[in-house]
Formats: sequence, structure tokens, C-alpha cells
Amino acid sequence: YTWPSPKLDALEAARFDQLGDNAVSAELTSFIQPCDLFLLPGNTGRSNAADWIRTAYHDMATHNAADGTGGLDASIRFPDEQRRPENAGDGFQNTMSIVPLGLTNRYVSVADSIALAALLAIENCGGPEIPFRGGRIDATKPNLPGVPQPQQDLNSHIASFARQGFTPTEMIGLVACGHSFGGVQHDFFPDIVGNLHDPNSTLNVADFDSTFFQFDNKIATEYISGTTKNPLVIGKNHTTNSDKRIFSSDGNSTMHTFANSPGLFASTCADLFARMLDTVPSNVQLTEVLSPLPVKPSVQLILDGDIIQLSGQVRLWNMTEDPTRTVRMRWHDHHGGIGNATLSFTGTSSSTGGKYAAAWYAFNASDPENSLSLDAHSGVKSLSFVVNDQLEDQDGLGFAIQDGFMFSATSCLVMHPFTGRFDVAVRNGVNPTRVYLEEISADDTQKVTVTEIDISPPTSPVFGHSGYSLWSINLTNPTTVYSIGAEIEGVKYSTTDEHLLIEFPLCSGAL
Ligand code: HEM
Repeated sequence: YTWPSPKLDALEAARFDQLGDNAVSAELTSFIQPCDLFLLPGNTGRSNAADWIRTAYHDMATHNAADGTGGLDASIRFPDEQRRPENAGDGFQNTMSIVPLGLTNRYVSVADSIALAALLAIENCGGPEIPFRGGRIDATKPNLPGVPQPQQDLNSHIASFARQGFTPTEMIGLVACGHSFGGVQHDFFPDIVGNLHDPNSTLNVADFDSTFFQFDNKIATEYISGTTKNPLVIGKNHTTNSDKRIFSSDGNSTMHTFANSPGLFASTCADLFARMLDTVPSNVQLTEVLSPLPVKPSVQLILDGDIIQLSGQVRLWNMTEDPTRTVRMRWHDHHGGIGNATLSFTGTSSSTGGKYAAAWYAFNASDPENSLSLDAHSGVKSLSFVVNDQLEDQDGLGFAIQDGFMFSATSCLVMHPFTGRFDVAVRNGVNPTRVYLEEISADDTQKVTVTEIDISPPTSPVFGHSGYSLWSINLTNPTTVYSIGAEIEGVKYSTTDEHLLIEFPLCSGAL
């Protein structure tokens, strides 16, 4: 895709900036570093990584391919769905207490976060790279039941996976891929697992394979060699040996191929996990598979008197620190002028279990926290970058910057009664149809909504030297998060910067 696209930019960052500098998903990834980390300390036998993968599957498994209902839509976050016998265990509650944190925003739904959490767990714990699409929509109520349970017979499982959109062979694959992680816990399945009295598994979890924190084909090699301790294969109660019935349903042929080839197992799982994560209600249109942008700026503009403060960073994909590299930024203004600045290295990030690295550069060489000061009258239309001698301008398109409207540093507040004046600077000659604030809030089910609050044009615009006039609105909620939106020639634009009234300076007089 072409930058900027606020939604794809946000999804791409959540998916690829996993650890290190500026990593959007670093907070979440820290819960699976190392892979045996669990919410409770000690050798519990449980892991967040396994919980997240099971949660994604149980959220998805309500899908009905025939009528297009259900699927990965975060309906698993509703207590009514979690309370069903098919969702026994506390993994869903645990997952939902962590996963939306730091990841869910106006562009990344709770359902996208659930999918991303499973992907992060698989990729960072030895698994294959998984193609990721965004755009899942959060359900507003529980879905119909439909998650398979161990005591059901083989035909029920075949029918259940068919309803979810998977063939009998794919069923064997998906169960084997999922059960490469985790195990069965005594507390929730006392008929399957007894009290283990194992200091390495204080929560009494009987593991599916010997490497239950790590993705690998041991689930298959141990099954084929007869050494497996998988409680759904060797359980005393045959009724609940569902993995045994499923794995042997084609005469063990699929499990043999998995046991013989770790590579084939990994590539099959990458495909099946991707399909699992992409199983959504039929009215949901997912985005393209996200690939990392080779050069990706993140830019914020603020009008400060006659100056536009341009701040942000640029990410260079697949690069590590290199003191000999020079990175320069050019900005093209409205009058045909081109400015030039040398950028400074600020750090690296990584993704996909360390498979990729990215190097970050700040727009201001002397102080990354500071912004570049641009003449407001000349403005800024687009950016391009020069890495060593290589021009990076999205194949001639440049990185388009919308300077038609932006936050104004004149925004301020008074204390008694608490009122903030939110000033938006609108570039003369741009003539937006609408300028509005976007109030970003999460409801009590963590679903994020954006409410538009129109700002009236000023009755007598003041055109200073800056070439901008201010549109103002008074607001009283100190901690609400606002972005700015505008409709210009039929297209809606949003800023990526977010503002809280309590961060405004005090006004010099009354409002
Ligand atoms: C017939 C289908 C399936 C049955 C009957 C089944 C059954 C179970 C059961 C009983 C548990 C133990 C849960 C607990 O103790 O809290 C479990 C755990 C798990 N399942 Fe499945 N499962 C099935 C398919 C899948 C699939 C398709 C996936 C993912 C692709 C998956 C992923 C997991 C994971 C990761 C765990 C470990 C959870 C943890 O350790 O916290 N399962 N499964």
C-alpha cells in the first residue's frame, strides 16, 4: 500500500513493530518473553502464549461458513460466551485482561488484537511467519455456541470443522498445530487430568507434547513414535481422547507427514493459522495481507505561531544500526522549495521472533525529542528520504503530508470551572467542508468508537502571517482523547496525533 493510510499504517505497526524501539506491540510481546511466561509466577505449567492461541481458536470456532455468521470477532470477550461448557477454563478471561492493552485502538479492533496476539505468540515462540490481514469488526453480542469438545465423537468433530470451513485433513492439521502449545488443566477437566503433584506444573497441566511452550512438530513425532503424553490421546477415559480419534482418522497419514518433516508441519500450520485468523463473519472485509513498508515515516504537525513544528521518525525496514549510513529527509513546500535535514539514529526494533530488524531515525538530528521548525506560510506538501545515496520517495509519489489543518499550540485551559479551548489551525485557501474533533473512547466491552464533534468556522477569521486561521471549540472533559479530522474536497483526513485537555497549558486570560 501507499503511505499514508492511517488504518493500514496502524495495523502494519501493530503487526511488524513487535519489540524494541517504538514497538507498538512491545507491551503485549513482553507477556510472552520468555515463552513460558504466565500471569501467575512460578512453574505453573501454563503460558500466556498458549492461552492466546486457544482464545483465537475458540473465538473463531463459532463460525458458520454456510450462513456467514460468527468467526473471529472478539465475541469471546463476553462473559456469557466464556461461561459456556465449550469454553471451560480461565484462559479467555486471562487473555482478555491483557490482549487489548496497548494494541487496540481506533484502527485495530479487539478482534484484530486477539488475532495479533495469537500471531505474536506463534511467531515469537518458534513458529512460522503468518500472513496477517486486519479489519476485523468487534461483535456486539455473543455468537451462537459451536466450539468442539473432547467428549464429542469423530463425526461431530468433522461436522464442526466443516461448519467452520475446514476439511477433515485440515482439521487434523489445525488441531495438531494448536496443540503444539499448552495442555489440559486438572481444575477445568478433572475427568481428563488428575492431580499431578508435579512441582514443574503447580496448576496441574498435562502437556500435549514435551515442548509445550514452543512451536515444533513434537506433537506429531511423539504421537507417531508412541511416546506421547498428550492427555487427549492416552487418557484413561477413551471418550475424551479426541486428539487420538482426530489424528488417527486418516490412518495417521497426515500425522506421519508432520512427524517426518518439521518444515512441512510449519508451512502447513502457517497456512492453517492464517485461515483460522481470517475466518470472520461474511459481512467483514479484511484488508490486504500486510507487508512491511520499506521506508515508513510517522509524522505530526503542530502550528506554533508562524512556525509548523514537524516531528516524528522514519523506520527503515530490514536494517540494523550502521554508523556509516546517512539518512536525510527532504520536505517539499507549497512554493516549490525543498528543505533538507540530516536525521539521527534512535534505535532498532525487531519482529517475527527476531527474523527482521528495523532501524529508526528521528527528524531532528540534534534532539530526537525536538521538532523541525518549518515556515508555516510555505507549509509542507510531501517528504522524501535519501538513505546513503538512494532516493526513497515511494516510486516518485513522495510521502504526502496533509498540512491543511493541524493542532495549534495556542490551545489552552482554565481551571475554574475546568474548560479547555481546543484550537485547530486551518490553512487559508484549503476551505474544508467540515473540521471536527474525533473523540476516541472505548465502551465497557473494550470496543473503540470514534465520535465526531463538529467545530464551527470562526465568525471573523484572523489571517496572521502564518497563513492559517484558528477554529476553536471549548470542551470540559479533561481526560478524553481527541484527534482532529477534516473533510477536504470530499475526502476525510485524520491526524495521527492525539490530545488530552489536561496536557494543555493554562490560558493567559479568560476563555
Ligand atoms: C476437536 C477440537 C479440539 C478440542 C476437543 C480441543 C480441546 C482442548 C482442551 C480440552 C484443552 C485444555 C484447556 C484447558 O485445560 O484450559 C485444550 C487446550 C488448548 N487448545 Fe484445543 N482443542 C481442539 C482444537 C484446538 C485448535 C484447532 C486449536 C488451535 C489451532 C487449539 C488450541 C489449544 C491450545 C493452544 C491449548 C492450550 C491452552 C493452555 O495451555 O492454556 N485447540 N484444547
